[in-house]
Parts: sequence; C-alpha cells; structure tokens
Amino acid sequence: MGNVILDVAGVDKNFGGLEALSDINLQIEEGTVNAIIGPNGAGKSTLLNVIVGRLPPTRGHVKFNGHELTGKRPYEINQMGVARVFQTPEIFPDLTLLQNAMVPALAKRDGQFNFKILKSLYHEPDILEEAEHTLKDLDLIQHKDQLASAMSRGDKRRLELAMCLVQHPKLVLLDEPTAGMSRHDTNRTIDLLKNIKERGMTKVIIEHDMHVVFSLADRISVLAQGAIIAQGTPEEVRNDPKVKEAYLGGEQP
Ligand SMILES: Nc1ncnc2c1ncn2[C@@H]1O[C@H](COP(=O)(O)OP(=O)(O)OP(=O)(O)O)[C@@H](O)[C@H]1O
Repeated sequence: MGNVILDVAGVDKNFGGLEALSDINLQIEEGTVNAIIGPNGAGKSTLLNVIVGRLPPTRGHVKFNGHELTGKRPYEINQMGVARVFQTPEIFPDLTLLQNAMVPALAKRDGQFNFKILKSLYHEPDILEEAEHTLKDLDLIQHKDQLASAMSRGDKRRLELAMCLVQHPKLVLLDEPTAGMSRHDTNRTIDLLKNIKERGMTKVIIEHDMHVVFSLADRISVLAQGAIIAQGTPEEVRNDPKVKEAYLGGEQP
C-alpha cells in the first residue's frame, strides 16, 4: 500500500443505546477513489461526520496524513486539507456563482470567513482568478454572474463541488454526489470526478448508485449495521457472499 492519507482506527459511535458505528477500521491510500456503500441506516453518513469532525467518535481515532483529527473542529480539519461535499448543496442562494466559489477560497486563506469581505471580493484578484478557473473546470463559467438560487439542482450540486475544489483539498469526501441527478448529469459528474482523479486528489464517496460506484472506485468498503463487512476492489466486493446477503431484497451491487 502507498501512503495512507486517512486512517480510521477502531471507531465506535453510539447514539444513546444505538451503536451506529462499531469498530470501524479503514485505511485510505493517497490518490485513490474509495466508495463506501451499504444499505440505508448502515452508518455511512455517521462515518463521514466523524471523519470531518462534525461528530465526535465514542471510541477510536481518525488520522489524516499522520495527524490526529479526533477532537479537532470541522474548520480546523478543513484547513488541514479535508473538504466535504454534502448531500444537500450548502451554497449561498443570494450570491452569484462566482461569489459562491470565492467564499471557500477566502475562508481557506484567512482561516475563517467574515461576510464583510464580500464587499471587497473584487479586490482579491488571485481569489477571483482561482474561482473563475474552478467554475470553468466544472462547466459553470457561463453562469458566473447568475444567482445560485436560479440554478438547476444539478448545477447547484456542481457549484458545491466547485466550492470544495477551489480550496485544493488533499482529501474530498462526497456524500452521494449524483443523488437526484438525471442520467445525463450523472454521467457528466462521473467524467468530472474522473478528471479530478487524474489530478491526484484522494476521494471518499458515499454512493447508492452502483453505476457511479463501479465507474469510479478503486476500492469499495461495505458497511452494514455499523460494521465494515467487506473491503476490496470492485470485483472482490461484487463477488463477496456477505455483500450479496447484506443487500438481499435490496439493490444488488
Ligand atoms: N444524530 C443522530 N441521533 C440518533 N441516531 C442517529 C443520528 N444520526 C444517525 N442516527 C442513526 O444511526 C444509524 C446510521 O445512520 P446513518 O445516517 O449514518 O446511515 P446511512 O448509512 O448514512 O443511511 P442512508 O443511506 O439512509 O443515508 C441509523 O440507525 C440512524 O437512525
């Protein structure tokens, strides 16, 4: 295995009496695309929330490039180079696409974001250039002066991806990046994500759409009832009897 960029070791997460995550061990190699799949309620979102510091684990720890993430605040983790794209786009509806793309770049540079800075956005040539470049990459540049609220759902999701990539994270966590998209938009997003792979960014993707998972992932981890029941290449996971059983009656991977 190459350099382990993310190391999740012995993580448990309890909600009252419910054990949402149980002894999760996951090692993510730098530069790879990793999918986390599993039936509804398996603990996928909880795992992502633990990694990005939104939820403290009950036990265990998470390390990023050898540095402890456990106990750090979400913005500190973000500054270290970990970015997350949410299932529901977290964008600023009353700002233009260009302004939306500048906000995270400024936040990353300055450590925290102050809304007053929006007034001086256009006096930030480096940030402006960076934001335009990212919008171009994601095929959104033609809409740069439109309000985010006016965008289609697919465009909003791509904008959120832009807001993540403008920070040049080392590790991106994507929560169902194609949920609610048409097949056309899904395929376009797969292509965009493949492009990012070429740039060497490490990705962890939670995804229900097996077409997306098998198109993108180098490795797949299968969660069921809070535990990892299988890990491996797409081929290994596809043929694993435990995985077939976990999905019985549901979607076959
Ligand atoms: N904040 C919370 N408080 C209490 N229980 C929670 C909380 N968040 C999640 N859970 C429970 O933890 C379990 C795992 O939920 P989680 O959302 O992580 O699953 P998931 O695999 O992401 O599901 P889905 O595919 O439906 O999004 C579920 O039983 C859920 O009800």
